[in-house]
Amino acid sequence: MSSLPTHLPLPIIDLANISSSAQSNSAVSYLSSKLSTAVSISDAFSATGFAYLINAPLSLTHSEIFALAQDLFSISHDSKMKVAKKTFRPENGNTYRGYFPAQTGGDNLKEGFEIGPIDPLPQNLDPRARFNLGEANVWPAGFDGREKLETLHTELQSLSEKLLSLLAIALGKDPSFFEHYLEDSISTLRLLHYPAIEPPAPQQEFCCTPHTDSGILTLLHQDETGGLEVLNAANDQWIPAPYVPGAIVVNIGDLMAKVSGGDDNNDNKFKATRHRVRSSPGKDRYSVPFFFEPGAACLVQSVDDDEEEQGQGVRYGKHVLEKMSGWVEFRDDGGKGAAVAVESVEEIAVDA
Ligand SMILES: O=C(O)CCC(=O)C(=O)O
Ligand SMILES: [Fe+2]
Repeated sequence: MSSLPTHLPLPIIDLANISSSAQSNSAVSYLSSKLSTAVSISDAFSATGFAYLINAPLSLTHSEIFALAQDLFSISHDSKMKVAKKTFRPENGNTYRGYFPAQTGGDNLKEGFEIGPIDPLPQNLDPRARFNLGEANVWPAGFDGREKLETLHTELQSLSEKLLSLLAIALGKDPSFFEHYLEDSISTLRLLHYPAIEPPAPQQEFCCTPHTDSGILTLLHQDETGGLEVLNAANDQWIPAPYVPGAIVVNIGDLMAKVSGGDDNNDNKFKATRHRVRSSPGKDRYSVPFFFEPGAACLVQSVDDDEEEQGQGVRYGKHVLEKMSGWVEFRDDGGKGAAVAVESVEEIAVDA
């Protein structure tokens, strides 16, 4: 990491000491690095809910990742629409993975493309359900970055596994506490393109509306355009979170905040923080968030729940389908399809 800016608004977490090569150091020094990294993560998620990760073990550089995003979105509109989600092209079979076109109106002007795990998951949803969370990826003709994106998905999934084990330690649990989240995990790698708005079109102040992420853990690559802003809940001020060369932005979602437990005032230990993206006039912007997601049938419970108690917590698939009704990439049917699918997750969860 050559040129880290000296003043950064978010904490920096250095993963060098817990990388695979660091494991060859003495067991004691490796464990103590792991503990101190868990403490840093705990501090970051208890305060701002956001941090920068440096020295993450990824084989693709930032510029390779953004070159892939540029290649993908520069494909013709017709080719991209051939792999659009069914919501946007009813004759298509893909319901959950694939392309979504930019929607006009509102401050969410972005097109996106999403992939899940390389191997499709067992068909674990009711075939009557409108959305299949386990479906296979689709690829647009003319895009030759498939292998690299699959590698990126795999490596970000491994990184998430490491971070989950640190989060477990930070929450006073065994490092393997979140291992069941990995079974049939449906994590999503999303490529985003915020097209430049050229004058005389009216410039929108934001190209991504304020929101919290809904799930567990997000690992975000943003390009040099920057524009990401994070709400400091302590003083209600928006903090710019600029591009940092080589760093990944990490944050947790609503579900992880609930999982982290809390005090009697329902104040969760870890914070799911609101964030937004400010538009950069005349500039295209690319970002690549990775959302770590457990399996659809995974029962997600608060660390405060008594392990013996049944019926607490939520099935991840139910949670995500309920949230989908508010997401721009499924919005043209007002989220009705998601509501139908929720019932079927309840059914498969019982069988799981
Ligand atoms: O584009 C970005 O930098 C942020 C995207 C984001 O927050 C999201 O997709 O949840
Ligand atoms: Fe987000």
